[in-house]
Amino acid sequence: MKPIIEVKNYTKKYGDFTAVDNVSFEVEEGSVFAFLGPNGAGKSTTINTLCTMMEKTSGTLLIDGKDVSKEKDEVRKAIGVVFQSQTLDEKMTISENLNMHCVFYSIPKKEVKDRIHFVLELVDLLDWKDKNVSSLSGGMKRRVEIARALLHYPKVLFLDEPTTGLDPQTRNRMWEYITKLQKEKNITIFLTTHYMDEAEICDHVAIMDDGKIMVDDTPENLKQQYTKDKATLHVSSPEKFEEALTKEHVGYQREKETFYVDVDAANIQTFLDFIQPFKNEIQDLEIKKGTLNDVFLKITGKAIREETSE
Ligand SMILES: Nc1ncnc2c1ncn2[C@@H]1O[C@H](COP(=O)(O)OP(=O)(O)OP(=O)(O)O)[C@@H](O)[C@H]1O
Repeated sequence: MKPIIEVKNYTKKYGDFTAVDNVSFEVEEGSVFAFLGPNGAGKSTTINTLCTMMEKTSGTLLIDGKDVSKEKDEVRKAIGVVFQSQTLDEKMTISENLNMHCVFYSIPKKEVKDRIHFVLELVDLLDWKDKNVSSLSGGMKRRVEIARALLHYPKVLFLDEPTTGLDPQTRNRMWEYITKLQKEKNITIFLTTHYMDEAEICDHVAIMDDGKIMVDDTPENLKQQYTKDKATLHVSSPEKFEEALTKEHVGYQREKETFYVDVDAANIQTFLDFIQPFKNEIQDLEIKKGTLNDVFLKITGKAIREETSE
């Protein structure tokens, strides 16, 4: 697969302070890439440099083979960007907002109508095109912003926390549009999110901390590498069970008669053999898979900020 974003030895300093420290990563064309990290990790700095809005200190950043420092116009044609803060003109209709963007991007006049039709159809807002932006819900406004970012047919779409502040149902719908763009239009999606359930469904996840990329892999591989499955058991003979755990050097935590036991997902039989002698004393058993949240916690030592929805 061809990388559409290539970052090599990228460093960004603000004066003496190194915000991004010799970072390298690639994003595959047509994939959904989640860029995660705690506050101040260096995500915005990286995105701003990729989107040609900030100069790097050193390194090479290419989008679709174009250098973000030397071929700014070409890179801008290849990318669409949706920022966290809403930038639509509330007093204008959806069509008027999109028209203005076409002028900004010098889209030929004869193509404007068709393009607006095309992008509004993608986000299911065709019937709303003559409505004032002020009359739309938060989720609809976000969809208009996505439509606007697609007007010049970019290959890569940057979405900075596209679902923050939206209720769960609207978040789900937003994801339907995001995956549709990827699957039907082969647009590469580069997004930041604070919702781990969203990162879970991305093709690739990079976690940044203190200006460095700590890990960069598929959610599945990250979970396999950095988390353990946990079994929760209620045992009627806790002392005996604890003794066996200690003897066999099995990792666990205990709260009265409840045990949280580390399970090696690749070797579940070992765990089953271990609990076999206690089968009459185990009152309850549940095995939970490790999550991306556990990975994040393990890598950064911090819980990811969860936004409350509106
Ligand atoms: N203009 C600036 N001048 C000096 N330091 C800056 C500037 N912009 C960002 N920083 C610092 O660089 C580091 C990385 O900031 P950045 O905004 O890229 O992080 P982030 O991962 O996007 O965080 P958040 O999730 O809070 O947006 C932080 O320590 C921040 O304080």
